[in-house]
Amino acid sequence: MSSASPLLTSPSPMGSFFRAQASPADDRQEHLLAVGDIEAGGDDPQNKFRIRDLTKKSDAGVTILSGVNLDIPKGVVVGIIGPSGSGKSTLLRSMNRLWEPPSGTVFLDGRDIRDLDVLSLRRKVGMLFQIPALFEGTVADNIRFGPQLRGQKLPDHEVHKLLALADLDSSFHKKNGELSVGQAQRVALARTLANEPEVLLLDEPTSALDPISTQNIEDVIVKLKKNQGMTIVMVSHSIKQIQRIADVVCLLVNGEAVEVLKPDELSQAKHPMAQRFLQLSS
Ligand SMILES: Nc1ncnc2c1ncn2[C@@H]1O[C@H](COP(=O)(O)OP(=O)(O)OP(=O)(O)O)[C@@H](O)[C@H]1O
Repeated sequence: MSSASPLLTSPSPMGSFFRAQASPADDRQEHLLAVGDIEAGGDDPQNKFRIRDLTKKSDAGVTILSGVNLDIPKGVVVGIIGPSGSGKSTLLRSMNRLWEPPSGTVFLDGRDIRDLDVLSLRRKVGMLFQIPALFEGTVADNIRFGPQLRGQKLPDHEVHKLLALADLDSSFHKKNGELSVGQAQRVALARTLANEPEVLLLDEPTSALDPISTQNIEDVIVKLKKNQGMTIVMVSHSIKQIQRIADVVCLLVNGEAVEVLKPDELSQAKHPMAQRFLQLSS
């Protein structure tokens, strides 16, 4: 299958395989999507991540992830949506080894992430959670944390640059307790960015925030996408947010990646549970 194949919905004999295909860098909105077989996904060097047959059941035998196959090219923003308990966080956590899947493989830049040093992996693949957890000390201390672990002192001007990106210019000396949850989340994001990640995994980063703080975080994500071409995978319960930020949307249902669509084509979802979820969400 050519890499420019249109969206197909028939699963391959080896299970559903989804590929979020990058557009030319100057026009990311015009990306194409394709669904095909695993061989067609191949070893495309454009793929930042290749996820193959990720499967997990709970101790009680309940399916958490069921043969998830997903390709994520460099510079693409993938939104992950789906009902509660469909495995979104588990999928995200399996991409930086916060969770080790018993079956299946995640490749980063062509390498099985189990073969990578876990600290370097998590430096490359930064993650942000629903609730920001800052360390004691000042905002600047938090932002310097990652580089400090590697024996480097991030100079003041670099800290200021990250604070400016997160719209926190005047917060350099502020202490953890002096910040709102929204500001704390932006500090957490700036702290992650201080590690110069190549990928950001965002697990419902705005679900605990008010609408203004939510928009602030979304603005930073949009800047990272536009200015740095960062690869971003974001779990969200907000369709509106996903439509604003993502290039492609992956729908998870009962641990299965059932559809990958453009954000403005969600109404074309064919899987019955995906349709129902989208109807109730909009
Ligand atoms: N370590 C674990 N052991 C057993 N079950 C687990 C474990 N981790 C997650 N689960 C179960 O796996 C399912 C998927 O969880 P997950 O948090 O990935 O879903 P989710 O789609 O992110 O949900 P939500 O939208 O509510 O955050 C849930 O039923 C959860 O209870």
